[in-house]
Amino acid sequence: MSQNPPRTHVTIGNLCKEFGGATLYKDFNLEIPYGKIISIFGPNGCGKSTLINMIAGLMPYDSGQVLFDGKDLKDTKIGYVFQNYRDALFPWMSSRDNIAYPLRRTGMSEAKVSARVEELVQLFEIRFNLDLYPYELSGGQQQTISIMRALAPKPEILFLDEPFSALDFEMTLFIREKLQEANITTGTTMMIVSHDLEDAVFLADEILLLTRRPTAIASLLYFDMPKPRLPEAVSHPDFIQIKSKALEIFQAEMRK
Ligand SMILES: Nc1ncnc2c1ncn2[C@@H]1O[C@H](COP(=O)(O)OP(=O)(O)OP(=O)(O)O)[C@@H](O)[C@H]1O
Repeated sequence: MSQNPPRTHVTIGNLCKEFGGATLYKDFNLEIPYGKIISIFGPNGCGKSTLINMIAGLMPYDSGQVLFDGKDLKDTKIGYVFQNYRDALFPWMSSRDNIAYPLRRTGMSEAKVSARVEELVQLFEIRFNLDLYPYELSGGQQQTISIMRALAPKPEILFLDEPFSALDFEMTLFIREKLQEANITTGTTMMIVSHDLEDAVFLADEILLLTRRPTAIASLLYFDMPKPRLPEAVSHPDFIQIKSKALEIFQAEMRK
């Protein structure tokens, strides 16, 4: 029996962006399916961050269109996790208040705010004290708080810009696992920029490989290894094969 094709969540049409007269994107088109994790990988400075920033509305584009299930960004609930969690968290608020912040902004009752924070505490298996301020936590714990804050309002799509880049290996494994669980349990679509091919492949249902500027799609690889993937998945032949394929495409692009 043939499976239905996945429903499209984000439709990016003819996106154009220049910086100071130099073209970064020209008529860039992409469809992102519902509930999947898309990893974005490509040469330095090819515009990975710019792409998610334009989709997330943090940076204007010159022309084109981005629609979320046919809706504009203003009618879409999104979450964003910044690379630099130190600057992203509010230093004057406890970790708990950081997570609760986007909920309180909507006027949600304190009882509901507490219940939602507790749900996230369970999902992320938090064992440290959330009454501590961000600066009292380790880098990995701070990044965990920033991901919990982004997920608190139940966004339909979550953007993450190099979420692992400042983390040690142990924390990278932890955050990978938690993002994977959050994706499985909530069905939140995720777009993750990564400069580490293993991180990019581990979580991905699709790996978007970009060219050098002007930036286009070098390849879109589908990776259907069953989830949840355990840390050992990186040694599985299917994993090694897709990683090698991505590397091959990346290297061919670098030689151009
Ligand atoms: N606000 C800006 N003004 C001018 N140029 C910019 C601006 N933001 C990004 N650029 C340029 O656009 C290009 C793409 O930048 P971007 O940060 O999106 O790339 P990236 O692929 O995420 O980079 P990296 O791999 O280094 O993280 C770079 O050449 C960068 O210098």
